[in-house]
Amino acid sequence: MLIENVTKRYGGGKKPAVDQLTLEIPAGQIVMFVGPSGCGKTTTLKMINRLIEPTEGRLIINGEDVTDINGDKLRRKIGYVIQAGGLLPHLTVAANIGLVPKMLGWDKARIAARVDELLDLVSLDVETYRDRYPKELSGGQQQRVGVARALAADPPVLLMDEPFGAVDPITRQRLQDELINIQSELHKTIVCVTHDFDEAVKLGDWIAVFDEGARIVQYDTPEQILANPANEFVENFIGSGAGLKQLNFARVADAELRPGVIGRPDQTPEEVLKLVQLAERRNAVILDERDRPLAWLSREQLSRMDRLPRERDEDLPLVNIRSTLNDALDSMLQASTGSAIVVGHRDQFQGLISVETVMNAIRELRDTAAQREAPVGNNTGQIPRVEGHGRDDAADREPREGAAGSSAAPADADTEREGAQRAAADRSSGADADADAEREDPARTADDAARPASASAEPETTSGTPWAGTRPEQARPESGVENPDRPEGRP
Ligand SMILES: Nc1ncnc2c1ncn2[C@@H]1O[C@H](COP(=O)(O)OP(=O)(O)OP(=O)(O)O)[C@@H](O)[C@H]1O
Repeated sequence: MLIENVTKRYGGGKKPAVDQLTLEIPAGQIVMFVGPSGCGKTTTLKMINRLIEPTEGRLIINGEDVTDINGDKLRRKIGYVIQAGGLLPHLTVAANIGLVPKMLGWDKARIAARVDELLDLVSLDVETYRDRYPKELSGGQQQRVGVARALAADPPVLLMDEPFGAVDPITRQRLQDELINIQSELHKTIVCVTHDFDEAVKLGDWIAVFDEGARIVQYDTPEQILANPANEFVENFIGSGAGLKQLNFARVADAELRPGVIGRPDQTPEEVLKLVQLAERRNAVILDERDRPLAWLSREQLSRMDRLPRERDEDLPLVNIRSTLNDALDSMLQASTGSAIVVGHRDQFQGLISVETVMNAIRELRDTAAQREAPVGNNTGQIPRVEGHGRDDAADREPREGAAGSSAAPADADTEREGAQRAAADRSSGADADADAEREDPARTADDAARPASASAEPETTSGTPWAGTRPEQARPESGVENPDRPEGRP
């Protein structure tokens, strides 16, 4: 998706809310919008599904210029999730989720099957929740239904505006984890506005840091932004503890583990002590026949023992190889060992991790972060020249202007840019005059339900024509191909 040179001026005001923004959104990835209040995040998001009409500029989705196509039609291909789900109170959970499929003319059986599938996807029991009304749900459950509804017609693009803003921190964390799981299955193109930088780090493949007028201050991976904030503004935005934040996306598997000295219960403590001394180490890990850790013994403990333990010490500082470095550090601090034992599938011993290893991993992440390539993001009104397909061309491209500062873009973004150029040529032929409209636009009604009337859709977008009947048209998902540029190590 490409937001190309888009400007929004409210009520003809002099100062634009969004100023000549050009932004590539790589397919199948999550882009997080962060920035101070009033900087234009929501305006930018709503221009993507045209709840707000841009004053200038274009929007290219999947190589197609959608700037002038019917807004109602566009919104059926773009899922929209807002705070507290934005559910319609007079409709059941099933009816809320089935809204877009119904508009698309799906038959009842197909809608019912899709509703059940989606409730399952968002971890809500089908029998319990299908016929409830929104007011009979908790905040977190409403939010889940909101996500299910946005996914109903399998749209390739999902827009989320502070989706988890209205729930408590624990539910919020759970919903974030669920979104990560869902995304690893569905590979949607997701654009998400948040106030919470930690949420951006956790969920985003890319983070766009905006300043007033939706000016891009930095557009890069969470790793890169944390390691190399573009300027003081970004530093302030990250807040204190950038290093600690990095621990939240780096995994134990990313760190170089130490092998450790291994003993077995049928050996004598003396034998194992000798191994420890030979290796010039301080401890040995005792493993059972399936390589699961039983004990972690110091030289001193080994020298005092008659025989090695056969039962597992329940206080062992264990961390899973898939845990975050933050979890690993937590285990080490709790056990005051300065190290932890890493286990993998079925609790099999993988190695040892220490505070030092964690520090090295962060350093390495910082170095590799610097080598990754970010999508285009600037306010210069420019998109890079396109001379052909694929990454080879990208490598030859001139360096871009703007704070995003990287020199090449993901390959799929090339398609969007080429589409933009093609579309520019076609532009004179006029907009897609689709007369089809709808009774209840979930994007719009969801939005209206959540905000006071004055803050909802722009006047020019509220004049939807009457519903002209159902059409067997279906929002087609994109190929769902994972982008080859997806940063390594990201979920
Ligand atoms: N309907 C409107 N009419 C006039 N000005 C508006 C309208 N909606 C937003 N604005 C202004 O446009 C600017 C950008 O607003 P927007 O809601 O996009 O910011 P935001 O970054 O999403 O803010 P927040 O984080 O507080 O939600 C603000 O200065 C806001 O006052």
